[in-house]
Order: sequence, then C-alpha cells, then structure tokens
Amino acid sequence: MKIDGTHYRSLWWNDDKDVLEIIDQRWLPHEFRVVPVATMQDFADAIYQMRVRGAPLIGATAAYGMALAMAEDPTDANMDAAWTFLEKTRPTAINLRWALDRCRAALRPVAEADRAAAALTLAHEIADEDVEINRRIGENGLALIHEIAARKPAGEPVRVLTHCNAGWLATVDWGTATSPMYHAHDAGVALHVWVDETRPRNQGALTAWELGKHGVPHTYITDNAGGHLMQHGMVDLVITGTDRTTRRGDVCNKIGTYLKALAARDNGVPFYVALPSPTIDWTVSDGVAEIPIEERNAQEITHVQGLTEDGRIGTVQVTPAGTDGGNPAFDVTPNRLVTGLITERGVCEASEEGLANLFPDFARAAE
Ligand SMILES: CSC[C@@H](O)[C@@H](O)C(=O)COP(=O)(O)O
Repeated sequence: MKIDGTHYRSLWWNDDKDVLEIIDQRWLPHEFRVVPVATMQDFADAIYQMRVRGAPLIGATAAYGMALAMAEDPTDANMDAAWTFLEKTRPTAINLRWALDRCRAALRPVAEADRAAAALTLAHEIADEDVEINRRIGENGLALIHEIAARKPAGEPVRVLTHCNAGWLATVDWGTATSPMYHAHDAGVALHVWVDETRPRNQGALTAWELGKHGVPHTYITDNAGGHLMQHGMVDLVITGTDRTTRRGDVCNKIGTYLKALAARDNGVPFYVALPSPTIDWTVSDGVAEIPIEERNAQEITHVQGLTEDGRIGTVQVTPAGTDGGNPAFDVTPNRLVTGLITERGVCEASEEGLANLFPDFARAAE
C-alpha cells in the first residue's frame, strides 16, 4: 500500500544486496525503519520480537528464512533444522507452520545444488500469492460493505470496528480485515473505522497509522469501548483477522477478539472474520481445546512503549514494581459467534460445511 505516494510491501527482496528487508514494526507508528534480515538468528528474532508480525507476514518471512538456510547449507538435515528453529518462534499463527511445511515439501525432491534458487523462488511465490489472496478477500468483503451501505441513509458512513492490526503490515500487502475497508474507501463508499487499541502491544496504533496514510476516516478507541459503542447502535459490522481458524470455523485471533464477538452477538451486530486459506488449520476442529495460545512476556503488560514529549521512543512501567502479569496473546471465538468468513474464494458460514464447500480441494487433502 502507499505511504506518501510510494508503494510499499511489508517485506521485499533487495536484489542489489541479496537480502530480505523488512519494516521493523516495533518502532511504528513513530519511526519508519527498514532493516535487513541477514542471518538465521535475525529471522528468529524478527518473528519472535515482532519486528514482523501478523499471521500471513510471519509465514512469508519464514519462507525467506528457509531460503537463507538453503543458501547456507542445502542438505536435508539443515532443512529440518531450519524448520524446527523457525517454527518454535511463535506457536499460535498457523501460517508459520504452513509456510515451512510447504517449503520443505517442495524442496525435498529438488537436487541440493538447486535448492537455494528454488527456495528463493518459492518464497517470492508465497509472498506474491499472499498479496493476491488478500486482494480477493477485499473484493469479497466489499460486496458485504456495499450491502450494508445500501441500507443506510445516503451519505452516512458504514461504521466498521476492527481489533488488532490485520492490515497490510500484518500481511505482505492489502491486509486481510483491512482489505475490504481499502477497497470500499477506494470505491467511494463512505466508511468510518473504530480501531481497538489492542493492549498490550497496541497493534491498533499500526492500524490507525495505515488507515491514516490511506485517508480512511477512523477513531482509535480503548479495547473496552466496543461493547458500549455496539449498545448505542454505533457499529454496523465488525471485521477482524485470524491467526488460525479450525476446520469447523472456530477463530483464534488476538486476545480480546472473543469479547468483541460476544458483544456483537448481544447487540445484533454482524461479526465477520477475514480468512486467507493458509490460515485454516484443517487438522484441528475445537479451537478452544486444541489451539496452543502463546503466552508472552509479562513485561509487555506491566510496561508501555510510546513517544515521549521530547520526541524519544521510550518505555514506562504502569504497575507497582514486582507485580505478576499474565499475558495470553490470543483467544478463540467459537464458530457460533461468527457471522461469516470472508475468504479469497467468497464468503461462507463459519462451519465445517461452509469451509469444505469453498475449499473442497484442501478439505479432501487433509482427510
Ligand atoms: C492478517 S493478520 C491476522 C492476525 O494475525 C492478527 O489479527 C493478529 O492477531 C496479529 O497478532 P500479532 O501478535 O500482532 O502477530
């Protein structure tokens, strides 16, 4: 997407330097820093420390990590070691394992001498496919937004609430949840987005930054405000992303998503999830019981990072010294609370039948 007239993806290959470059998201929205990812340790750190984040972007980054591993040592043993090394960086978003599995399956039959080139080509393919998937999610979500706009008095904006950052920064381009918003805005549909701050990492600030750069009207709200806004008829629909969706349509996403879904159900607000197919985990059914939830460092909640009055990025402590903190990073919204899944192949019910109808090829392959 564009920043001040220049088109950026969230990662790209620098041909001159033969290295992957990323936007280090830890400094956004305050500073736009581009950094190389040049060693296997850089890849693991980038994913774990959330320099790159968001399920699809983690997957694409891991594919480039596999390409580096193959350039360093193209043996089967090193391929397996790279798989294990990268896979353990973040446990919840399934795109990470999906990308690593895809690379390993595709590279195994390739002769060792050709593996480095094949792995890099595959990483580019995975990145490009992500862009196309998200563009299509945007088109399919736009149809929903058009339907809602048509029922509203002329000129009144469609008010969408979103949680976390499922924007272009969380993918290679377009975003998942934001793609319908960008498509609607570009099509001239009046839109207003409620952006949840999304404690503790405040990914909402990334969403606000993205939307602001694109000119989409939005308001940043506390995580606890959503229910109140819905009760007062100020939200027309919710669209979130997902880190892993089970074959029956349970949605695992950033912590707090479940509470939004409960509030949406209580207030008759449609709750949609933008779901690229690599985020479906066909091997699990019951999301609450089966999806591992990442527990992150308590310092993420006992401290906050922001811009100080004198223009420095700094961290301050918000709790008394020594306070214990619990920091589950994701939760699961059961399929019964999800109005529909917006995928690259269309919108479907959050159910085994709904997903299997749209993706019979993947569903069959997983059996
Ligand atoms: C298109 S991104 C979908 C999800 O990955 C997103 O909503 C999310 O939860 C991101 O979590 P994060 O911990 O920032 O990686």
